[in-house]
Amino acid sequence: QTGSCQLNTAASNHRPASSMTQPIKYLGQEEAQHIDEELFSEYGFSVDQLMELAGLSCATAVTRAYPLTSLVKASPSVLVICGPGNNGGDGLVCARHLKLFGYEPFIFYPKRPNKPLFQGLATQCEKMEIPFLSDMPEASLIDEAYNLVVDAIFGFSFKGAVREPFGSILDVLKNTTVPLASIDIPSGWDVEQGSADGLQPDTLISLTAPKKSASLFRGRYHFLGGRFVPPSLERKYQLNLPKYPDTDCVLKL
Ligand SMILES: NC(=O)C1=CN([C@@H]2O[C@H](COP(=O)(O)OP(=O)(O)OC[C@H]3O[C@@H](n4cnc5c(N)ncnc54)[C@H](O)[C@@H]3O)[C@@H](O)[C@H]2O)[C@H](O)CC1
Ligand SMILES: [K+]
Repeated sequence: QTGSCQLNTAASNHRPASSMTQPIKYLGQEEAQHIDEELFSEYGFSVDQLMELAGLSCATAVTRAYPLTSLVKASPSVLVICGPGNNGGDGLVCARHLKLFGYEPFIFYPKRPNKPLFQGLATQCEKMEIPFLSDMPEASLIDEAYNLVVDAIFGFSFKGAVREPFGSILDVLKNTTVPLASIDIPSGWDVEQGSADGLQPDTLISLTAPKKSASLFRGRYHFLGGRFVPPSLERKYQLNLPKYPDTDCVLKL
């Protein structure tokens, strides 16, 4: 008995890493929100800290999927559409880093929250000479003027039927043909169930861990970003995150 016990222990210790690797977890809406809250309450992070890392991951993912040298328009233009919550904040940070990376971002930010965090992020973009559009361009104009669109409208707190002005904005995006890169969740998708007639992004950048609806993503590039999860939190929620290479802030799934 003792012998077989020792044998088992030895065998499990020497099991190759691949057979021990569990698949990455796809989070439900509540679980994603719990992890987010825990990062701020228990772990002492501030929103702007994590938003900066999230937005940097998104801009980096854009450089991987759409390198400057691959862009077809005369200028490296990118339209970034920002929503009313933290997903929109990620979009503002992403736009600022895209500018630093040599792209020419333009921002459409129709509902700005009256909070210092978002006001600061918007000011930073203005000071970086990133133009803010006053209206949503038509689909044909977007296809003509921009190499791609970054969708930072809704993230994991989206619920129910889309309210205006975002319904009309999503309708325009459904009629564009330039690549769409969605931050965390394709906007308008149910966080867990997706949306059969919703946006079909070319790129999805899942932050912290993919959400359940990401299993329905059919685009070309799925990245994981937001390399800030403390190992104990990863273990608690059994996230089974893959290892990011070297010092990279994004990982292609
Ligand atoms: N831990 C992380 O991974 C981090 C992720 N970040 C990003 O934050 C978003 C989640 O942000 P949150 O503010 O909770 O919500 P949203 O941005 O998804 O949207 C809330 C916003 O939208 C409005 N809204 C909700 N439903 C509707 C609807 N049906 N129609 C119209 N408007 C709607 C709501 O009223 C709010 O105003 C996450 O996805 C990541 O992108 C953090 O940046 C860093 C930590
Ligand atoms: K989004």
